[in-house]
Amino acid sequence: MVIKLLKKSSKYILGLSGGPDSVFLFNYLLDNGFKNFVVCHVNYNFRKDSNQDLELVKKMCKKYEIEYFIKNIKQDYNNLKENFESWARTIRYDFFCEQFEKQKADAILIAHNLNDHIETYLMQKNNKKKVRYFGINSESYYKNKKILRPILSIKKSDIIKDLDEKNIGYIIDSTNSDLKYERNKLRFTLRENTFNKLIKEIDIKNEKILNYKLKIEDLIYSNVLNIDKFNDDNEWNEYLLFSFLERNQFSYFLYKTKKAIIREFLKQILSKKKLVEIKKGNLILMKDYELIRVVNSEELDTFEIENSNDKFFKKLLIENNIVNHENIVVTNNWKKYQSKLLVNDKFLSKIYRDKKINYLKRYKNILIFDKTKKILLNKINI
Ligand SMILES: Nc1ncnc2c1ncn2[C@@H]1O[C@H](COP(=O)(O)OP(=O)(O)OP(=O)(O)O)[C@@H](O)[C@H]1O
Repeated sequence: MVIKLLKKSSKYILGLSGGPDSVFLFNYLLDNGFKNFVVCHVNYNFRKDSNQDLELVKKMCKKYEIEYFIKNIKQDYNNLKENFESWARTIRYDFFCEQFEKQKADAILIAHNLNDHIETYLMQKNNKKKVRYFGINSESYYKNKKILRPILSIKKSDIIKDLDEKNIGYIIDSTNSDLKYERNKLRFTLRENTFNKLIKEIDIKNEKILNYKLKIEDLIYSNVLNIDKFNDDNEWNEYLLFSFLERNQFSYFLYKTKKAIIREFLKQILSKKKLVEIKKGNLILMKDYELIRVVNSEELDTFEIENSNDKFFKKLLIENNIVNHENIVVTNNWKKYQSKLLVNDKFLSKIYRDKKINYLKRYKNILIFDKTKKILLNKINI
């Protein structure tokens, strides 16, 4: 696995924490003739014993003449607003990226193992959130920099066994046994003899996502999606709608909410209704006959002006040769007036319906009429 992902001609940044996984990877690299790497270590000073980790990292690097860089964090942890784990991750990855630039490296190496992969998958399953990849990917990007995880297929027990057999020292993180973290709770109940079954499950799911991804590239264009792209496969429908929304400013909202919200959207969109408007913040997911689109709620704001001195109002009347300003209403509120207003002796609603005028167009149409006669006085887009 290590050999497959890595190239002898490439330069790497290795995140070495001093824990068994990254110590294993460090030795694995050297044993397999990969010497073109530098080590990065972040000393968070979070635990009382964190200097031990730092000393081990220094000792290992000095022994094998590997260049190392340390980031020493001085932070008052009582005042930390975010969750420590995700804060620490950002600090760590940004530091790796900084060295990546300085060293003109090709990739960052992270020592996630098979247990981490499985744990991540099980957590994703528990959280029921829509994901782009199940488990951990052996190759990913952070701020456009390549991250490789060379020992992702190796079990924790094999790592420990190898280190113990070779008498290689490592540090056990004392916060890892802290059951307050969801991952640590899960880790406690994880059984390695279930891994093969779970790996197969993960692979099938990821393959499915990959197929969907390839299909989706051709389907999603601009900010409109045709309803005929949905089919009987619920999973596909959810994936398609999720991807579409993700590309149309909904990301923030989607990552925050549970998968069920996508199901709820789908139910409405795939219903018989010709018009669906779902408002989230300042965005509206709109089903407009056979098109799905995302619009800014401002675009669908309605207005109604009557007998006004307003410049816009006056201009419109002049443009439409309307001399008498009395009782004149200017509005885009088609929902309110379509079945009251007459256009060439037919109700506007009938014209809209017969011509299947899309709803966005209806919002854009400005209606000018005499309040008493209810006859449309201007030409509209139909
Ligand atoms: N303090 C550190 N200094 C350098 N590298 C580190 C440090 N902590 C973690 N790493 C790197 O990240 C790997 C994963 O660490 P760990 O499992 O603690 O993090 P995680 O929160 O599960 O995942 P992530 O790396 O995405 O944050 C380690 O094996 C090591 O390569």
